[in-house]
Amino acid sequence: MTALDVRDVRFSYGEKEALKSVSFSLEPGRFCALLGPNGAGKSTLFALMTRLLVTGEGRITIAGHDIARAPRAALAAIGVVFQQPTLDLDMTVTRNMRYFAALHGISGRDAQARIDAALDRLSMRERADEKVRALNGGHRRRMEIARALIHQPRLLLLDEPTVGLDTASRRAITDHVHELATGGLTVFWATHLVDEITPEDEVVVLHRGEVLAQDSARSIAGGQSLTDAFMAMTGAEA
Ligand SMILES: Nc1ncnc2c1ncn2[C@@H]1O[C@H](COP(=O)(O)OP(=O)(O)OP(=O)(O)O)[C@@H](O)[C@H]1O
Repeated sequence: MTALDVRDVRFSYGEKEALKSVSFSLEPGRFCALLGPNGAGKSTLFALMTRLLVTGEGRITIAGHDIARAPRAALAAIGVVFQQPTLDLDMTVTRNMRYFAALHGISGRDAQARIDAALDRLSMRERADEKVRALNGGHRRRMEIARALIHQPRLLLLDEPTVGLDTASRRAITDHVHELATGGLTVFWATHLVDEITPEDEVVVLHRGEVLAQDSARSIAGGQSLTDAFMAMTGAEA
């Protein structure tokens, strides 16, 4: 079963056509980058996949569930890290995560076991009792990623999660998230930064609301650097 299938999806903001018949699909257990310059339509696509926006044109299926027909099952299968942080700064890491677990109907020992496991996956366990306000930007982001894993989603969506971070934090998060894409978890990472992508990664190139390519980064690069290939395709600076 595909982790994500997007078929002929269109979306307009009034006169502005943001997505023009977008189609692609992702296999389970893969890391895939959604690569596109500013304004390509990445956030619009994420909003449709999380039902912040709806469209009557096209179909989005997550782990076999059509998001229009079975929204509850589809949304239960995704974990999301939005561009803007959504943490309570005055709560500890654990309390933030417990609150989120409760929203998914997970409590007690089960919640604690899942929180510990998710923090371990992001190397954040030793921060569990600190207030979020005391964490640096990179650790806050790692915590948000850990939080998005508590309910064991099949698809993890991250919308430009390294915006505003320094180089070392960016690298740490990029490495961690690449390691998450194993077994049943597919990672879909929106970015306009080519250096966050490794040659083995799958890449969907989005430009002005259209998918220009879907392949491994190595194949898309085609013997040149991915930056050069991306710039040649989109005219954008990477
Ligand atoms: N609320 C809105 N009203 C009108 N146009 C919008 C709105 N939101 C986005 N757009 C337009 O839709 C297009 C796609 O925007 P979107 O934010 O999805 O792109 P993006 O790839 O996420 O860009 P960025 O990297 O800058 O976030 C752009 O042309 C943008 O100007």
